Amino acid sequence: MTEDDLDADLSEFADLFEPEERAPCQLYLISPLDVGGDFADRLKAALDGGSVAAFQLRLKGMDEHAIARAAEPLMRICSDREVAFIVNDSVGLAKRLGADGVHLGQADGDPRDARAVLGPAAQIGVTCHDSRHLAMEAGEAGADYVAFGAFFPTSTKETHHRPEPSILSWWSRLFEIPCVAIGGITPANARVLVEAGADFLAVCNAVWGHDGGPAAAIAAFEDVLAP
Ligand SMILES: Cc1ncc(COP(=O)(O)OP(=O)(O)O)c(N)n1
Ligand SMILES: Cc1nc(C(=O)O)sc1CCOP(=O)(O)O
Ligand SMILES: [Mg+2]
Repeated sequence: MTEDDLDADLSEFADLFEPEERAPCQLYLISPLDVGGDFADRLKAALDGGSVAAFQLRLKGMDEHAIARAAEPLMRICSDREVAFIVNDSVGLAKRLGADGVHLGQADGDPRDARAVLGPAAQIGVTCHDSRHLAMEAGEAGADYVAFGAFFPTSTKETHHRPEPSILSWWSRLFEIPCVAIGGITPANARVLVEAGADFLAVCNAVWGHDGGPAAAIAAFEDVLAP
């Protein structure tokens, strides 16, 4: 069965039900690759600049001890503000840090194994690219959110998938598990994703690379999220 056949079949099924009321779309901040220097102050400014639901520590090419050292002050900043602290890639590191959750790419392990290690309260997210099939598999495996992307061109990461915003509408009409939109999202292009049904917008460069600083970026997103 192709993804289009699956869509048609499940859409008929969805029409039988009233859509669930969903919480308003929220921001999910992704860290830059360098969290040294004044990054802790920039994180505080971002989180104090408006409402942010979650922060993901996304560091690459560092050993786990170095990531753990970098994580500790950032985790405190998040917990003081009741912002969920999510670790990218590594269940072991999420466990070691006592993080609120882990984000798993398709090569980062099975959500069932992550759940066994992190327990029932952990937030486990899964990258699903532009695939309805991967998202349903992630849901069945116990993911707490599914992430679709990259919706727009991005220089933060090399990407190979470009979903349409309609995948968010499809998902949110059929499933209660929240969906995250990621990839090149800015205040200028975010509205279509919010209107399509994204529960979270995951953003990196639009916040950390904003000319006016991270607080101004968060404020600009708030205008889109709560116009
Ligand atoms: C919220 C969110 N969605 C997708 C990703 C991408 O994860 P992954 O495919 O494992 O790629 P890397 O981020 O590890 O390069 C993400 N990190 N967060
Ligand atoms: C980390 C990541 N994952 C993506 C995916 O498509 O799965 S896109 C992406 C980069 C997100 O950063 P920015 O907001 O700067 O584009
Ligand atoms: Mg990964």
